Amino acid sequence: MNNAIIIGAGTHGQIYASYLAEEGINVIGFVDDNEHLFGQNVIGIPVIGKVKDLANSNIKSRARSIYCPIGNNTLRQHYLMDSKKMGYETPSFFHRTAVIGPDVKMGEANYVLAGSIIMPHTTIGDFFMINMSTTIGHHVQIGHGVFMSSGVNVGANLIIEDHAYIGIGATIMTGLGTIGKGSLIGAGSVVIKTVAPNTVVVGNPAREIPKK
Ligand SMILES: CC(=O)SCCNC(=O)CCNC(=O)[C@H](O)C(C)(C)COP(=O)(O)OP(=O)(O)OC[C@H]1O[C@@H](n2cnc3c(N)ncnc32)[C@H](O)[C@@H]1OP(=O)(O)O
Repeated sequence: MNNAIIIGAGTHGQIYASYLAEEGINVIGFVDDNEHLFGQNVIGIPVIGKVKDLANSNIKSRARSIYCPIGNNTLRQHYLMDSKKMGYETPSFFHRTAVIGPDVKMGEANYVLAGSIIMPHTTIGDFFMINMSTTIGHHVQIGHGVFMSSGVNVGANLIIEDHAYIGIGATIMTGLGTIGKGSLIGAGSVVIKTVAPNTVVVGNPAREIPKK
């Protein structure tokens, strides 16, 4: 049985359903806390309950694996850790066109989409998620629960701490130091120096703006 459930029936969940189907993984349903979706079909796949319903034996008996491709880093990590405690597997997904270099060390439940490239001697924690055509240089240390959107360019020799969120098309300069825990890099930004934890930076060169 290679049956899976996806947490989140939004657009990310929908694209993962398509990619998983392409690899022969049978997505039997979504779970989603939006109660308006319950009982509906999304791209032909039923929404079979809320996230807490994953604990129900009638759902557990039907699927072995959980995928949670949602952009909210802390929630993605929380849902995947809970799913694992319930006895589900939480596999990684690497699109067949992703290029993961030799000597890259990766943790669990990592998602890497089409055309993304990770160079050797980079290490990545658990619950990492990157969209298409993102490149990550060598000797980068990436923590847990980090999200990178599409077209991000990460240089080499730097640290990205847990739960950082890097917006579409951002560039992170080689050797700049640290992208702090929980920080947010705005779309298209060019980051040339260390970013403090829990801050938001935007623009070229990236500057801090107030966090909402
Ligand atoms: C395919 C996918 O993966 S989709 C998911 C990817 N998502 C993204 O890449 C989105 C990333 N989010 C952003 O870039 C957002 O603009 C944020 C989070 C950085 C800021 O959003 P908000 O907090 O709502 O800020 P707001 O829109 O009010 O802008 C505040 C100021 O920052 C500026 N600003 C906001 N974002 C950017 C940006 N990316 N680059 C340059 N300036 C920006 C605004 O122009 C504004 O400037 P002003 O005060 O001089 O007028």
